[in-house]
Amino acid sequence: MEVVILHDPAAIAAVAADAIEDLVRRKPHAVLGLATGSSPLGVYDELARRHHTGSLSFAGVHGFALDEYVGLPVGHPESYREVIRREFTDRIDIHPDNVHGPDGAADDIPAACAAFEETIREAGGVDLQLLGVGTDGHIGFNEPGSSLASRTRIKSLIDQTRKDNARFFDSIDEVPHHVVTQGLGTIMDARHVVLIATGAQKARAVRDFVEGPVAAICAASVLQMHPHTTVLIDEAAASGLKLADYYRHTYANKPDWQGI
Ligand SMILES: N[C@@H]1[C@@H](O)[C@H](O)[C@@H](COP(=O)(O)O)O[C@@H]1O
Repeated sequence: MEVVILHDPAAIAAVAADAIEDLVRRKPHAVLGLATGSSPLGVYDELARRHHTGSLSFAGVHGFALDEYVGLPVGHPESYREVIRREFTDRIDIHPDNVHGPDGAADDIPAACAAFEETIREAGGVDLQLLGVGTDGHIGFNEPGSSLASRTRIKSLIDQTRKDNARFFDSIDEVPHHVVTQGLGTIMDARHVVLIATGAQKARAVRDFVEGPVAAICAASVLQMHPHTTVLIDEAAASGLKLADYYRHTYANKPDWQGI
């Protein structure tokens, strides 16, 4: 796991966008794992900017969302399908048929989750998975206690996550209790994981998943077992890390050719 501490969200967005641009130029049919929440928004803005100002094309790219609420009507503005469309895919030239997400409105949720996993496999697997992290250490919607080997499935949200996400709804009562999410095993299959966390409210989760034990109580800690994970954080999110100076030194002295 590589930890990169940067001064501001713009620098984080630029580093993540560089990794995605490099991937898409090398592999025009790359498969991107897309996250919602506020953490990846700067990356989407930067990629949309590079698309409009340069020659960066996503025409051959596939995108897979991490998760979705269960019970929101199709087209609800806060359904993750709509959020991904609005914040990212409508702003670039990716083909709408190439954007996929777990189906939270399916009659048969287990069958829809299995079909979603199959679609990822058919596309060749995720090359680069963008992630945020919840204040309780969840990734996707894998709440504490999620099996470290889990696949896409239905989950119940913890109260804290519903409170954290209530800002996107008129009231907390409108935040669904159930979601479908890629499992931790699904996320671990991605070839490169890039997790973004900023702000003091993420410091405890970052400390726990980067330097704490690998344990289901902090789902993101499973990334310690991933061969290529990059954690992009600002100073506030890094404030609980014991080895912050070591991470700074390592990043400052990386060979130029290495990238993240
Ligand atoms: N399911 C999403 C996660 O994928 C996201 O990482 C988390 C943190 O969101 P934010 O980046 O807004 O802090 O929120 C939601 O729970």
